Amino acid sequence: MSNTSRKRREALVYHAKPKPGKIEVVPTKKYATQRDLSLAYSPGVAEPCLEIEKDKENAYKYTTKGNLVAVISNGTAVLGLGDIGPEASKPVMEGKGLLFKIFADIDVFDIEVDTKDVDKFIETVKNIAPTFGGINLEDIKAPEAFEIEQRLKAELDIPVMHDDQHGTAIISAAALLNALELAKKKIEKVKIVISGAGAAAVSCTKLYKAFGAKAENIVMLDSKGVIRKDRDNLSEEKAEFATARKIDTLDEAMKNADVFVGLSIANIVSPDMLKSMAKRPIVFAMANPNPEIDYNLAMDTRKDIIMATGRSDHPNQVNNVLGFPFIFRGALDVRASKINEEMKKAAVKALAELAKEAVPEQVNIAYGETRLNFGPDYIIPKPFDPRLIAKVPPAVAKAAMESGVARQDIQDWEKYEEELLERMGNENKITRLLINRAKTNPKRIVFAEADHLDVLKAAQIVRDEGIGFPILLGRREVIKELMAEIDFEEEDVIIIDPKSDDEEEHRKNYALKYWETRHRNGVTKYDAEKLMRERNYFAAMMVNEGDADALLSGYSRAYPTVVKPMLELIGMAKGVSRVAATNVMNTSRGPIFISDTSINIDPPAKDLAKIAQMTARTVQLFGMEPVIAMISYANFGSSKDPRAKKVKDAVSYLHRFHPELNVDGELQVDFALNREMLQSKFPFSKLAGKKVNTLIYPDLDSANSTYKLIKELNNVDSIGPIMMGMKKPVHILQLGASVEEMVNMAAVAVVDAQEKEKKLKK
Ligand SMILES: NC(=O)C1=CN([C@@H]2O[C@H](COP(=O)(O)OP(=O)(O)OC[C@H]3O[C@@H](n4cnc5c(N)ncnc54)[C@H](OP(=O)(O)O)[C@@H]3O)[C@@H](O)[C@H]2O)C=CC1
Ligand SMILES: CC(=O)C(=O)O
Ligand SMILES: [Mg+2]
Repeated sequence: MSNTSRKRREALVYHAKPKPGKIEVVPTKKYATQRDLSLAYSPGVAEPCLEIEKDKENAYKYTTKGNLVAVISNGTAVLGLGDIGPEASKPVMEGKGLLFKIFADIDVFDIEVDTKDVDKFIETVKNIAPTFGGINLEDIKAPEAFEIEQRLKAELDIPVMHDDQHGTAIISAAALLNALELAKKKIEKVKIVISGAGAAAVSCTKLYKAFGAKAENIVMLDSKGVIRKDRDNLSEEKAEFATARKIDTLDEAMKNADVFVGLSIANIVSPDMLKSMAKRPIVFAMANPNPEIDYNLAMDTRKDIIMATGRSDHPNQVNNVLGFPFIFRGALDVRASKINEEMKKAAVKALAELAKEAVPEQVNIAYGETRLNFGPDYIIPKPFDPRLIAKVPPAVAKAAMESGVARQDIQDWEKYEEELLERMGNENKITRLLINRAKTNPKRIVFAEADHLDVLKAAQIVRDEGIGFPILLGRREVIKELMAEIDFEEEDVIIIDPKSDDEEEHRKNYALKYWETRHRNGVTKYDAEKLMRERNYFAAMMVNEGDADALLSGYSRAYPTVVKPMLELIGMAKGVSRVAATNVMNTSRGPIFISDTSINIDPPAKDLAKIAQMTARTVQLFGMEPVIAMISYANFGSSKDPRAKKVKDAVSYLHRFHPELNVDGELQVDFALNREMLQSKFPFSKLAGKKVNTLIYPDLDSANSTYKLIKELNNVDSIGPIMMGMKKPVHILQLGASVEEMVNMAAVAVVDAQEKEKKLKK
């Protein structure tokens, strides 16, 4: 199967499984009892209805209106795919819904309208507008898009924005201002070619003009060529940008141009055209999914280029995803009646300035970069930059207030910023971070139980995503048969059957090494050779002898049966007195580390302190600062029972020997996780006012049960158990781990191998 068809299949499976589509509706109120239901629905529901009848503004108080945006399309200009119809546009609209949610915690109903008639479309949107706090028009073709947006803006009192026009304009203007600064060119002087004269192109060009670009320096092209003043039947929007120059083609327009902006279709710019541009050319090829010129081709053609595309797989993604979530967030939070020029300009400035600030380590890790820095490859922030939510919405909200379109003021900006950051606790940031870090330096991972379909599926993803190079251990025929079933090609993959004759040499070698370390423990050479037929022993010896970098096992066996040989063969790292395991839970309040989830049954106080220290180092590996609560059933000396005392002693030890650690306790878990409660009852605590992200439990019973409880009840993703303190990167899966969990664990194993390698080099 070719790479392209694999990617196609992957995209289709992603959308189809496990449930069709990408978003769902989740109740936000309790609904367990008859009483709950009588409040949620009849008779209780009548009360808010009557309040809203008295005053429509009360809809913001009693319903989701204030946080609900409609993403509406008629499917006439879907990405660069053209007029593919309303049904076919739905995956894109659901996708926008997903982006609104993950980047700005805004809920979305996607609505696909089956009409190309402007009046009917407007009527539909107006009729459903009471449901929403804002309207995001999407992928509607020009010129209809202009009229639709203008009329809806005039007739509705909630923010209406055609994202392809203004979202794109805002992002590309921010990127353009920064690119011009880097190229040392002035916007008033540069010659600009705009390919496309549709919704996005016209709106972008208008905004560039608002920032100083001169109409006489602009050449715009549509499907018929250069838009000249002497062309017949030009729409009002196109006429604004018609040029007096006597040129007809893109070729001609590109000569000596400083800036090319593509909002048209794929592959219409040639290398020769790029060569004919002025020095230090700026090229934004933003057609989706494929740009006007391929990124690599452009980069190979001109070394002095500043290049951007709309895609996420190259540097400088100029895509409206950086805009619409944050612009609507700011507009909704002050109940703006519209999104006006002032708000758009404020967003441009906030984005452009953010790109010049030092990039947090989390962003570097998330994008697998060593150091992102303002420069030709980084002219605009990355969509996963956690600062966007704290910078752009306040700028937009402030501009709305200052320009008189806000119906609700924000007084305390610091508090607002905090609330914005709190909103973004729940997402897969940490998983992304982990996987990207692994991809920076993939390692050889032994999958010790590769003759299981799910293990192979995980190994396939690990190989395809570039997380690592799988070494598959197990019965060769079974592995091959299963690989064929999932079109898993053998490229970059090694298959080893530890029991086969082919491996006799390896077995003998490993057995000898093993025997040399264990012959005083009653192990004979014969025993050692026999053991090496066992996959976990063989795999562990591979890692020990440097034939593999990391090991993953435990999918099909109980945890202790795998831990034992690993401890025996691989052992603990230098200076470590015990191993432990932590699990990261992707909870709605952000990632939470829980230890020890898998190994130490009832660790004494000093060991508990060691577990806390090791977990702190693991938390740092994920780019976070550990804030650790030592959990008990008691709070700060409220019980004299030895179990509570043990935790207290562990805390004293940590305070004495590791004052640099943000750790305190003993604490009940609710106080640990509830900042207000902790602050009000225990203001003296080292954790007061801080957001705890690490929970160290006093024993295995409580830690293991807690993480599994969270996982099962809240359907929360968990990464782990992450083994801490081993000499080599060995990680043991939970029995029956899912494919996703195995992929994450493979990434953990790779990152662990990278860290251990770094330590060795020091
Ligand atoms: N990166 C980003 O964030 C965004 C990218 N886009 C991309 O921009 C493109 C246009 O979107 P949108 O404005 O919404 O769509 P529209 O349908 O409104 O506009 C498309 C424009 O492209 C023009 N066009 C078609 N073929 C050519 C050609 N060979 N040379 C020059 N122009 C041509 C059309 O010309 P004519 O007027 O003659 O029909 C039309 O003006 C799409 O590829 C879309 O994915 C859009 C929004 C955001
Ligand atoms: C990004 C986007 O909205 C588009 O390509 O249409
Ligand atoms: Mg679009």
